[in-house]
Amino acid sequence: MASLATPTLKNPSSLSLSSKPRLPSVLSAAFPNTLHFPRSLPQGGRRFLIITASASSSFSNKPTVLVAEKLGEAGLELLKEFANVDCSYNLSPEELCTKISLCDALIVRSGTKVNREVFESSGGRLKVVGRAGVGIDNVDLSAATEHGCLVVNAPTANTVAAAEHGIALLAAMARNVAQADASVKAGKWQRNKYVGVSLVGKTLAVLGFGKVGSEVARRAKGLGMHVIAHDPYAPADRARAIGVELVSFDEALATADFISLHMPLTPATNKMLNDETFAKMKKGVRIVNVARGGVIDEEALVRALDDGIVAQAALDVFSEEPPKPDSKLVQHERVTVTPHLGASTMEAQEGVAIEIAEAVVGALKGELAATAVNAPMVPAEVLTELKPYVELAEKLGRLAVQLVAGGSGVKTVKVSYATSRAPDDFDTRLLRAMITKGIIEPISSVFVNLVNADFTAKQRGLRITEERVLLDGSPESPLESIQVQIANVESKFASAMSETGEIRVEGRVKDGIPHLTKVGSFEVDVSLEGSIILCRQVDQPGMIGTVGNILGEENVNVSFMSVGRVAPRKHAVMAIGVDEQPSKESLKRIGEVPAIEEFVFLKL
Ligand SMILES: NC(=O)C1=CN([C@@H]2O[C@H](COP(=O)(O)OP(=O)(O)OC[C@H]3O[C@@H](n4cnc5c(N)ncnc54)[C@H](O)[C@@H]3O)[C@@H](O)[C@H]2O)C=CC1
Ligand SMILES: O=C(O)C(=O)COP(=O)(O)O
Repeated sequence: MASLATPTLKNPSSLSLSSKPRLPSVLSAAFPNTLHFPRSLPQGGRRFLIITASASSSFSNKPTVLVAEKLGEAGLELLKEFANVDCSYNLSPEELCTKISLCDALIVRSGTKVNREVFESSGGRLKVVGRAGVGIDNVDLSAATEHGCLVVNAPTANTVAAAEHGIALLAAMARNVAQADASVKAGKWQRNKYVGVSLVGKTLAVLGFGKVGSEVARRAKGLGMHVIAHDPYAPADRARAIGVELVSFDEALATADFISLHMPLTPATNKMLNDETFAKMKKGVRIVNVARGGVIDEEALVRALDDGIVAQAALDVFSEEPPKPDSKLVQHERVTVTPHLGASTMEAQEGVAIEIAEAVVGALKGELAATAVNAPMVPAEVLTELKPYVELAEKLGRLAVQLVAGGSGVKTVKVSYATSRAPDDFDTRLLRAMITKGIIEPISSVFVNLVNADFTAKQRGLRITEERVLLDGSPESPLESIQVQIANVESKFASAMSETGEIRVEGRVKDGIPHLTKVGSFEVDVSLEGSIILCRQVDQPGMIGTVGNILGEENVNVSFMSVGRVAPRKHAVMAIGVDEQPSKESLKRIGEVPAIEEFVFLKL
């Protein structure tokens, strides 16, 4: 259902917001607290920013970014324009955990383990982890998601550097460059010992045909190699365009003279090369690994080298970094090693630093980074278009849950989107997250954002089903209306129940402002700003004036009133928008008006 299709913004002026102060970015709603601190601290809550005396007094209201590994200057400059930047390299895990509670963002490379403990130690302050590079296997994504922390990476800036290093290792291995260099420096001259093998005409199997893999393939073809690739997810047309044949894993293993690894480390790729797979390889194969050490069973590789299955290996990465100095693999004569240098060129490091700094600053501003790893990537144009609907979605969730009578658990929520957009032109993930936020936050101390919405809903046993009601007409705006229904509960405002027994609220966006348009089976029309009083009354003249007077007496400003009735002089629901919260006394007086049968005060 979810798609990332990018609808065009047909009428930007219709998206103008009301004059009421609002969060500066639509995603501030998705990422509460970003640049809006300090918020009040709920008891036992772990979600709010706590600025210590030192952080707040010396650094004003800027967020703090901890840069835990060396980052290029250009990136640091970008960060400093926006945040307090603490460059603390070589922190122990304990030091990292101590510092993290004072940081809004953390930037790392591959050398820092950002594990669950780090997120737990952050006390809810950490909003974004930026991985200045590609592989995010050193970041516990589940823990990040559970803590509502966005993880972004820098996926493109080091591609060429990694590919070039792969090619450098390939050539150096084939010609024994490292071993011969050490030998000459040791005073020897062993021309016969270091006779190499040629690359031209040999078959190279690229395993993992993504960004780095395809750049390696392109370069290897330039060296006159026959290149094949295995990647279960790679598009065939990309391979064809480079002149590479996509083959099965077993075929790649069986036919390759050289194998170059370029897949990410995941549970599925962990120890992909092991005793069993080495046994399927051509005897005398040569292996390059610029991906991650963990994709190879390193003990099995030592056995394969000793058995002559693998003639040589060139490794930039290791399952443990740095590897033990006495590691058999590192010390093996036919193994060439480098200390995880794939991304380490001046150019790549500057590029990565800028890429990650922009992503982290964007995320701290409440924008969604295009390189989000644990959240849907919503294109900027879609965000702009959805902005008022995002607000509508959250407020409908907030209203619906406040209508539930105390004690009844909210477990089943049904959301209907009325739209004339085709299913693949309408992405509901952001709206679903905001409805979830609206429902969960008023009844718990958990904070919900786009990152953790689905997780939090699942954890609380909240089942949200979505349906799309397809309308005729031109898809000028993305949505006509959103309806939120909560099933299997009782309501403290009986009129909010639909004919089918659910609490039902419906809203739409009018002139860029979210409006409540239906409660139960009553049509109303009140803008979703400030707070709302809903009253069911016997429809008769003078009701608006009576209630308006009570509110006016204590200077509560009424922003909107609307009456929805089933039939003249029968029951009606009056929706009153108020800017201030009325006192208990005024609410009591409203309840005592004889024609009012029930009423409820709802905070937005
Ligand atoms: N040594 C270094 O300094 C560097 C290492 N890397 C490593 O290289 C990896 C690849 O980087 P990119 O090409 O930028 O990522 P990418 O995401 O563009 O490509 C990874 C490819 O691996 C494929 N893949 C996933 N599972 C696979 C499997 N079981 N078998 C075969 N292919 C599989 C994916 O479909 C994807 O096409 C990174 O995850 C990172 O670990 C990246 C940059 C520098
Ligand atoms: O980008 C990657 O995946 C890398 O492996 C580069 O790691 P590094 O940033 O050099 O520690």
